[in-house]
Amino acid sequence: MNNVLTIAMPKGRIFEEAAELLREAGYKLPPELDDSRKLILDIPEENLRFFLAKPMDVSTYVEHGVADAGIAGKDVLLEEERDVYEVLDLQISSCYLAVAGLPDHPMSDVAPRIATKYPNIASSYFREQGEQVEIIKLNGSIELAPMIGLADRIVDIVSTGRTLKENGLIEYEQICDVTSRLIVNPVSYRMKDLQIDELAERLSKAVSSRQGGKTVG
Ligand SMILES: Nc1ncnc2c1ncn2[C@@H]1O[C@H](COP(=O)(O)OP(=O)(O)OP(=O)(O)O)[C@@H](O)[C@H]1O
Ligand SMILES: O=P(O)(O)OC[C@H]1O[C@H](OP(=O)(O)OP(=O)(O)O)[C@H](O)[C@@H]1O
Repeated sequence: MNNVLTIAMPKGRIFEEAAELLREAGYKLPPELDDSRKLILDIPEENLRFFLAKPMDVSTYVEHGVADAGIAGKDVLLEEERDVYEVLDLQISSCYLAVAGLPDHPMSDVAPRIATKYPNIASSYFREQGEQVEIIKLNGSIELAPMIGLADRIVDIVSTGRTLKENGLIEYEQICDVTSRLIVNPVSYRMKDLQIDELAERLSKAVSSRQGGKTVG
């Protein structure tokens, strides 16, 4: 395949929403794509190659230039601070980052413990609040930490609020909104400008038509 554009796609919840958006943008993605176990998927008719990656790793592939573009949550971009261009807010996988914990549980005075998948975001958030905290990095089921006495607070994603509610936790502060973004490798942006512009433009039209025609950027 000549001039193939490689796109790192996150496996899991973003994948479905991203594939739907690409289809709305007119890309003919075969139905097999949705439940394939393959990690590299070629779509020769569209000159596209997809890498199926862990959501946290997408920006790594794009920064290293093995993928020209990728789709990543704003949470991952804030946490990883990779050298990539963020070119479009796709308005999918919408959620927010928040500080949560047990109700009526004040933070310890001395180095309160914060459990999170996002150690960099959590550290800078509490630093900006002027609080010295101890960060405990976990990889999932973050809500367990305050329930079993591992942490005073968590910094985690909230979407419907169901996980917090069903585990008896409350939200203390909201940190920032999160949606998925189209990201691009800076060198690819120069070398494959026409293809990348076309991808961004088609996706942007699909996003704005979902919003009743409003322009998005
Ligand atoms: N509950 C949610 N609702 C909506 N979007 C979410 C939710 N949780 C996470 N996201 C967004 O989706 C992205 C991927 O989340 P996902 O849970 O699929 O990844 P992960 O936890 O890294 O993967 P895995 O569960 O395979 O370890 C996150 O980076 C975030 O942007
Ligand atoms: O507000 P809600 O709609 O309940 O969604 C929030 C939950 O979703 C994510 O977890 P995920 O399902 O990815 O599981 P894990 O991070 O614990 O693996 C996030 O870490 C929260 O636990």
